[in-house]
Amino acid sequence: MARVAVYGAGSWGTATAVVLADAGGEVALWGRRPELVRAINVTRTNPDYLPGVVLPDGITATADPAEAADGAEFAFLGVSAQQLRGALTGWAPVIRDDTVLVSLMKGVELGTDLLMSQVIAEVTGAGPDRIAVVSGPNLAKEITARQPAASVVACRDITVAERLQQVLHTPCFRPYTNTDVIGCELGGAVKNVIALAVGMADGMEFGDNTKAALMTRGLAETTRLAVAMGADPQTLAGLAGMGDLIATCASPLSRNHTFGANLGRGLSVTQASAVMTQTAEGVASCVSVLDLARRHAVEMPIAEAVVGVVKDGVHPRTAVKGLMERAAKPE
Ligand SMILES: NC(=O)c1ccc[n+]([C@@H]2O[C@H](COP(=O)([O-])OP(=O)(O)OC[C@H]3O[C@@H](n4cnc5c(N)ncnc54)[C@H](O)[C@@H]3O)[C@@H](O)[C@H]2O)c1
Ligand SMILES: O=P(O)(O)OC[C@H](O)CO
Repeated sequence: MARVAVYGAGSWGTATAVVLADAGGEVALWGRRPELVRAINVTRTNPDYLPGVVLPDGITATADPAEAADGAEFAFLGVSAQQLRGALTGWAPVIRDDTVLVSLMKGVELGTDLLMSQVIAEVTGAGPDRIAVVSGPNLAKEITARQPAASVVACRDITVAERLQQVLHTPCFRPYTNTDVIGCELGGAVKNVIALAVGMADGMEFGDNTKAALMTRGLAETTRLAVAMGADPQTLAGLAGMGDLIATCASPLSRNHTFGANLGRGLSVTQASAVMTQTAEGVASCVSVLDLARRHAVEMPIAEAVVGVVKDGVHPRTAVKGLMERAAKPE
């Protein structure tokens, strides 16, 4: 039986703990608020993030990072991307140096433009064989309802990816291995930005043609960036790329899609942020994604339009007009 730690008792940390416990793991779920940790252990639910979902017996919550780390083969990291560096700096001293660190996050760090695997490497000094990523079309509510889903587990060391696949594999959750960590991470981070754009289109009551165009051209620009950063384009055609793009852009459960839809309906960024209780990673990460694009001389017009709306106050309709007026070109 695998002994694993999950750091972050938010929506996705908790849902991942459920998958791990369903797969037979003994799971220590670290939460930063002692009152939520107590509530999880007493009620066997996470009332703040996944109300109504009964947590399997294999999960024990703790507010003590050392208790969570004790004997853990894998440490899953599930906070928001912009909080990872600070949080991991606190946990790193208690995490053993043979524990594999697994990013659950889909974002790019502001200021440094680092992917989460790169932040993990910088903070802990871990090598690529100790850093892995889980990414794919995995909306937490559907996962905890045990609806069939697939995902990607990536590590540069394929034996580590295969072990990770084992500890996450259940009758409802089917992980595929990959060694393209950067491709998987970029697929996850950039689809959040594209989902903001698709959400805006929904909010402005555009139809499926518009959304299909944004998703398809969004995947094209994601792939351009990923390839420029050394990823395999096939990764972006898979679950961590196209798969996650479809789920996030199509689902009303997506926080990024919801945030975009509120902007499209006319809410300001401040108003849209005020109604969110969970993380919509694309709102911060769009800036870092665009930075990466510029650094790698890659054109990402949709990401640029999203940054215009989210950071520079451009009206979503003006952003659409700008995209449509771009010079004609071959596909
Ligand atoms: N929810 C999903 O369906 C889903 C699925 C796949 C991936 N993800 C990714 O997982 C990551 C986490 O998302 P989420 O849905 O769990 O978000 P969330 O908002 O539900 O939870 C975030 C968690 O991080 C904790 N946190 C925030 N700041 C912290 C800090 N400074 N120190 C310690 N803990 C801190 C919060 O207390 C909370 O428990 C994101 O990158 C997201 O893109 C989410
Ligand atoms: O709710 P979102 O927009 O953060 O998306 C959740 C997951 O990343 C979908 O795979």
